Amino acid sequence: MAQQKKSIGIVGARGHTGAELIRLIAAHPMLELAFVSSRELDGQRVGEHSDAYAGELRYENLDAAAVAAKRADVVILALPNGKAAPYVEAIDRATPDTLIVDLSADYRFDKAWYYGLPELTREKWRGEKRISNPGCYATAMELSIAPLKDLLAAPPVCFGVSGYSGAGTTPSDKNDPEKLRDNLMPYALTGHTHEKEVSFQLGLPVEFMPHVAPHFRGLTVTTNLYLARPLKREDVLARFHQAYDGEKLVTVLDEAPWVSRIAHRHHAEIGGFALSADGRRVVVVATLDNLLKGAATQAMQNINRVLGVDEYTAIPA
Ligand SMILES: NC(=O)C1=CN([C@@H]2O[C@H](COP(=O)(O)OP(=O)(O)OC[C@H]3O[C@@H](n4cnc5c(N)ncnc54)[C@H](OP(=O)(O)O)[C@@H]3O)[C@@H](O)[C@H]2O)C=CC1
Ligand SMILES: CC(=O)N[C@@H](CCC(=O)OP(=O)(O)O)C(=O)O
Repeated sequence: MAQQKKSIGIVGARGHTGAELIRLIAAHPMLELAFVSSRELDGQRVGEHSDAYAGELRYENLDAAAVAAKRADVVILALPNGKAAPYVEAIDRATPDTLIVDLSADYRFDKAWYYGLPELTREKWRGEKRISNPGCYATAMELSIAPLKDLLAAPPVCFGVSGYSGAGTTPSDKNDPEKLRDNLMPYALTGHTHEKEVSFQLGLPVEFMPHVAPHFRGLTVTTNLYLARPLKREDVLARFHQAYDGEKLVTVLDEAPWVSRIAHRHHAEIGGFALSADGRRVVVVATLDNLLKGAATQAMQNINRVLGVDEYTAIPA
């Protein structure tokens, strides 16, 4: 007998990550989209905004109590930072067994929540149904640093460049195509949330300098790693191959990856591996689509895990 589908709702479904989640869920054999919330699109048909969705569902303006009253099996929170708590509290009260995946930074420092970067934390999942999805840059930084973590002589220094979809849909300089034209916009050069997130998750200080560029989607993080002892390039490559060769969504390349090649793709690419002449400094380049492996695809990996189905279900190759 076919298994019954699980109901899933998205809070903050109008946004960039919400749109990607609708697309992934529409193709998922075990998930049925039960509700999508948006204040701005209230009453409009989802099918008018997503070519991937064919049903009759409409966006609704739902507060926390209304979301909890839907009693969905899975709720994804795709809200701006700082907005998740009322939804979590209402679901905790009404249906504590509901799986919540939060895309914001709100629970990434909360040890009661599972931090879902599967390639690095898969073994740490203890059946939690409260999952914080990592930040987009943070995913690229952690994947770049983890294989050499035990050999570091100094804090990793990460130079990040994101497409402007990373800045969401609330208008700002960082998502204004006019201000970004022919431009590279530095911001939060010390103390970015993802600097704190990676430092917290890897247990070592990390330095991060983000920028936004005129392209829409995809990010690059170039990481400088000082090593406690000299390595040869083949030693570095061997560590990355060992870490990720079994992973469908992380590809290790010889060359440094290009962001133009990762847009709309679900995996991350890591390459470059340039060594200084003394073998004590290595530069690693990572790219990923901030809306996919940096957000929606990673959320789907986490949901699949909790559903007990193959982690890559409904994630295109
Ligand atoms: N963009 C990216 O690359 C990534 C984003 N994230 C995180 O995912 C989350 C969503 O990001 P993104 O999709 O880019 O954001 P968007 O700005 O594109 O969308 C935000 C969504 O939240 C809704 N919303 C905004 N303010 C409120 C509010 N006060 N109360 C209720 N709903 C609200 C909006 O809909 P409406 O106004 O119609 O209600 C919209 O659906 C953020 O926390 C972001 O940091 C994580 C990784 C990558
Ligand atoms: C270009 C741009 O502005 N990017 C966002 C990163 C988006 C993201 O993943 O951030 P959260 O940690 O808030 O989920 C930023 O730097 O805040």
